[in-house]
Amino acid sequence: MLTYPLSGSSSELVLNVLSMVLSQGKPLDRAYSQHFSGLKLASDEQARITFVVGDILRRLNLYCYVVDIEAENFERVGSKLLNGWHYFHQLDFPKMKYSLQVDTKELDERIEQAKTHPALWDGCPQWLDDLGAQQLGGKWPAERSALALAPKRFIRVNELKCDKQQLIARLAKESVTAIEVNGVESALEITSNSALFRTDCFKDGWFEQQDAGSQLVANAVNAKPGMRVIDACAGAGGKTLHIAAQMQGKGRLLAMDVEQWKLDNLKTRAKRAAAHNVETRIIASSKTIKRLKLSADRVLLDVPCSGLGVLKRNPDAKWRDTPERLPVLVELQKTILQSYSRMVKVDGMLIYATCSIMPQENSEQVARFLKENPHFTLVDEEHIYVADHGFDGFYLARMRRIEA
Ligand SMILES: C[S@@+](CC[C@H](N)C(=O)[O-])C[C@H]1O[C@@H](n2cnc3c(N)ncnc32)[C@H](O)[C@@H]1O
Repeated sequence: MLTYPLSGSSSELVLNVLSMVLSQGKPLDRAYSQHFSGLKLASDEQARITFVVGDILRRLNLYCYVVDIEAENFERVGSKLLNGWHYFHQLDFPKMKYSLQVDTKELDERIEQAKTHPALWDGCPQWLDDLGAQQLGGKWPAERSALALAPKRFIRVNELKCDKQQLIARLAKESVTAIEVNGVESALEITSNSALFRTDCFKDGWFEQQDAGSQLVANAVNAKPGMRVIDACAGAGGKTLHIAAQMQGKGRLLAMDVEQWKLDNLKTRAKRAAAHNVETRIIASSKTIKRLKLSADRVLLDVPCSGLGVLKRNPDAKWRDTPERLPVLVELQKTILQSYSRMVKVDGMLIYATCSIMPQENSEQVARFLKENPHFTLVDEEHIYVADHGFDGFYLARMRRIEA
């Protein structure tokens, strides 16, 4: 949280980043890289800017309601929103060059009105509130509130390079403070505002930035040195690199995806992390999968999903997504599960994971698969709820192939 208002130049940056997201429909990470690259901001100031942008996007409809504007008009009225945000958080107004003023009496009235609408207060669009209530029932309000909070910063220690105590000590020398995380052995929580990617520890591959909930996925894979493991939706390799560390560089780890640029990115990260047993392979057609039939001790399917468990980290998605996307994703997940499960060998494990909290993508998907595929049996499943852990929301299920 901020204890004093943004400077004029930081306010400008916040408005520019938000404008790129809200008026031009660009993803938040792209807006950050465009506006931050080459700026050499002090890490504290960068943290303050990202906090304000993140918080505004997490509760955009609330702040728009309070200052009585439409997000579509952000380009013209963004300064009013930023003034309103400061007032809402009991901060003085920032000193911007050009700025639309707010009527504080009106703001007080609208804040009181907003308090009577819990979904608005939690920054939740109507379609998402309807979906969450329908899918999660009584569990939804707590999840909805938890998704409106700022995410904590977690890293994963790369055990191919160092151990946790060595990492904590080296980070401290670079003015980064980190504490251990209850229940997730490989994770550290960063409690300072430091710019992690500028540290030598990062450049030397001693850690990866990865949410603690996400680290539980590779833990469920529980790969051992010498195994044959396939990460079939590997993307840029967040989970692959974690699995490589579990395998201590021994055995075969095949990272696959349908996007070559992600696999290229993965290769760069694997090199930095000294994850030498990772091989990448593009999925060009169903033949790529067929050739690997009954070949793997472990197959991880970290499938494309709605990402509704990671909205605190990707708050811009709330305002870009539509409910129509979900059934399309559910169908794709079903196809991937059915087809890619063929790669698991007898007695091997299939691990299905999403960064969603919605049963439709999770336990319902797995239940249907098991019904149609009695040669697999459920070992266990885990629901990582945002409100329970403070981590991102994930789901994972472990299934064993009992016959060919
Ligand atoms: C949730 S993301 C994976 C994130 C990644 N495992 C990580 O930890 O960083 C899902 C991935 O599935 C990929 N994907 C989409 N359709 C696919 C398909 N039919 N087969 C395999 N991967 C697919 C996407 O390109 C995306 O990288």
